Amino acid sequence: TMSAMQAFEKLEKVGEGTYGKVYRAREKATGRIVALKKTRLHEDDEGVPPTTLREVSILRMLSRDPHIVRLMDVKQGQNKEGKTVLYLVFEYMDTDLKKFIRSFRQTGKAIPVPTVKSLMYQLCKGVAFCHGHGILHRDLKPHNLLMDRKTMLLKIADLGLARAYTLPIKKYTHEILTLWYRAPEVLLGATHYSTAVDMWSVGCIFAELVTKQALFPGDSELQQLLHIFRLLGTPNEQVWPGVSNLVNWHEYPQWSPQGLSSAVPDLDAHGQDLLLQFLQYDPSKRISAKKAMEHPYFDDLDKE
Ligand SMILES: NS(=O)(=O)c1cc(-c2nc3ccccc3s2)cs1
Repeated sequence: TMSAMQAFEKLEKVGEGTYGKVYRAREKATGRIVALKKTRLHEDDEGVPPTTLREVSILRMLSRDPHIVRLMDVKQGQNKEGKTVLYLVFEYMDTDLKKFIRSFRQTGKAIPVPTVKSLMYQLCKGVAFCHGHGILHRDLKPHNLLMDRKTMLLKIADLGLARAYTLPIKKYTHEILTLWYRAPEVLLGATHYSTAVDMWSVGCIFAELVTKQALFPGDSELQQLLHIFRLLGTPNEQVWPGVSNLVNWHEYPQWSPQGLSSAVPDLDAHGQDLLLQFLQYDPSKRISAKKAMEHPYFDDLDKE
């Protein structure tokens, strides 16, 4: 097949390559602007492993949802060293939520309440769709929530790649994997985590949309846990049965819950309640994406 790169004109790397190799590109045949994600395959000798094909087809199916970035095409090609590469051709979105929040932080303006509400509803809808198909994202954060600035449409990107690729793909070499949105059960070493890990991240993103600051900006796994414990109180067997059996559990300083209004002051009562449900320690008590969409916080959402 014609090498994928001849069909596309690479314009520039997007997001300073923190998404892996993603380029804004123009498809020569149609003039269409796309996001081209280049992924090297490890098992070069026998071509594309069937597991990857199966899981890329999951990705293709999931991206039919309006809140998942659309996968338009998958092309196999060769890179300069003759290695087999997979090109995933996605629809192009002009920004991401990390840049969107930064732009408001720089102007000192709050993100309007209806905008926060609309973005959160779209996020819950996209996450509910993935979870409904048994796919976890595992790494939800503002950086991989893409947006169309004009339409205020939000779409989830870099979806469950751990599922789409047999091996956890080597993240972009120098990328510092942010821990800020990581659920406590993952930080404490739980192995069989659930859809609840994504709902924790959704809660952290919700708080960040309201305050324009990261809720738990830890710079190590221990610091990440201590940030969480200082606000929500040190977890114990009463609030989270089983927590003290988790492999990374140690004796921690005993903090009591500070109440969310101390960290997220400008959020109304419904919002505070929903946020608290996203940030339940016990994964089995954490609200699901589907239930979140039915929360009274969204009653006055302009569902246009
Ligand atoms: N960060 S940014 O420059 O605003 C920007 C990022 C993107 C991306 N589009 C996609 C599509 C699919 C997977 C990852 C990405 S990252 C398009 S614009």
